Amino acid sequence: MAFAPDITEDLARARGDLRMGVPIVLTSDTGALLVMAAESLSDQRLADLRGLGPKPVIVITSRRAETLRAVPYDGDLARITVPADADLWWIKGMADPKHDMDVPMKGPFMIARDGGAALHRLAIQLVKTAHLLPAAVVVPLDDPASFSQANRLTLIQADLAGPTIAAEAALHPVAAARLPMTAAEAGRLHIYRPEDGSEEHYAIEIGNPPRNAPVLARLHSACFTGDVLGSLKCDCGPQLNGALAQMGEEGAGVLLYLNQEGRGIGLANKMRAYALQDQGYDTVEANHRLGFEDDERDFRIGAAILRRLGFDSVRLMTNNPRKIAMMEKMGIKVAERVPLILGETPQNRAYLATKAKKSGHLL
Ligand SMILES: Nc1nc2c(ncn2[C@@H]2O[C@H](COP(=O)(O)OP(=O)(O)OP(=O)(O)O)[C@@H](O)[C@H]2O)c(=O)[nH]1
Ligand SMILES: [Zn+2]
Repeated sequence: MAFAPDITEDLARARGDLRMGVPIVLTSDTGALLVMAAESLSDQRLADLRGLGPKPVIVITSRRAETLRAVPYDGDLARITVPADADLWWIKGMADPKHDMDVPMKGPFMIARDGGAALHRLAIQLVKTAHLLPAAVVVPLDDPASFSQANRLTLIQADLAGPTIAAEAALHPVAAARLPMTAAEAGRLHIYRPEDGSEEHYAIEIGNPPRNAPVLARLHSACFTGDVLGSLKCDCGPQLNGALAQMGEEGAGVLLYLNQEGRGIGLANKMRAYALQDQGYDTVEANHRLGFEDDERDFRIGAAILRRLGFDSVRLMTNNPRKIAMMEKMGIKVAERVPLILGETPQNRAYLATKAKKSGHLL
C-alpha cells in the first residue's frame, strides 16, 4: 500500500521508538529479535521481556566489553546473557560507565551463542544512530510479524535495513536566506535536510565564491559546549569564529556546520565522555569506555553538501587528515590544506595533544 512507510521511514521510526523506550522488532531469514535500548529500558518492560520466556541477552560493542573485561566478543560485538537475578541496575551498569567505579566487577559473564550476530549488529547500529548508549537488550521471537502487529511495534527487515543504513542518505535543500554576520555582511545560510530523518545540516556561504576555482572551506562539526558556551575544554569556538573571520577577510568561502555533536555520538553521550575525562581518561579512552569508536562521524555528508552547492574543489581549513582523505574519496579535490590552529588553552592542551597523538591531527 502506498501509505505504508518504506524502510528508510521505518528506520527513522525505530530510532524514535528506541529513544522513547518502546521495543522494536528486527527480522531476517534466519531469526527475529525483540530489541530495546538498554538506556531507555524500564523495570516494567524488563519484566515484560522476561515474561516472553527466553532469557534476555545484552548486546554491547567490543569497546565496552574490553572495559568490562568481558572476554567473549564476536569481533566488534559481545553478547551476554542477562542473569536471572540481574535487575535493571545491572543492565544499566553494563551500558553506562558512570557506575564502573562503584561496581567494578559485573562478571562472570555468560556468553550468548545463538548465531544471530547480524541482527545484534543492526540493533547496535540503531541505538548508536539514535544517540543512545551502544547497548541493546534483546529476546528472540518466533513469529515476528504477528507479534509486532499485535503490539503495534515497528518491524524492520534486516536485509533491507543493512544496505539502507550503509548508503549515503540523500539531502535536500530546504531554505536559504541572506544573513549578515560580524565576520562578513555578505552571508547566506542554507539549510539541508537528510531524507533519513536525521538532523539538518547548515552551509554558510560568504560572498559569492566562483564555482570553477577551489573555495576556502571549513567542515565544522557541532560543538554546543565550544561554539555556544565558549568551553575551554576544546578549540571548536575559536576555530568556528576564526574560519568565518578568514572567509570574511578574503571575501569568499563556505562553512559547513554539520550537526554531528561530539564526533557523532550526540551531546548526552559527549557529556558522559566529559564525566569520564574528569576521572582521568583522555578523549579517545572516554569514547571507548562508553562503547563508541574514537570518531563516529559520517564525513560523506560534507562532500554531498559541497557538491550540491556546486563546488568540487576546496582549500580545506582543517588539521584532521581524515577529513582530507574523505573529501578526496568522495570526489572533492583538496587543492590546499589551510591549517586552523587557534584557541589553545591550559584546559585543552592535553585534549589537543591526544588528538595529535592518537587521531593523527596535524599541529
Ligand atoms: N566525543 C567527544 N567529542 C568531542 C570532545 N571534544 C570535542 N568533541 C567534538 O569533536 C568535534 C570537533 O569537530 P571539528 O573541529 O570539526 O573536527 P576535528 O576532527 O577536530 O578536525 P579539525 O578541527 O578540522 O582539525 C565536535 O563535534 C565536538 O563536539 C570529546 O572530548 N569527546
Ligand atoms: Zn568542541
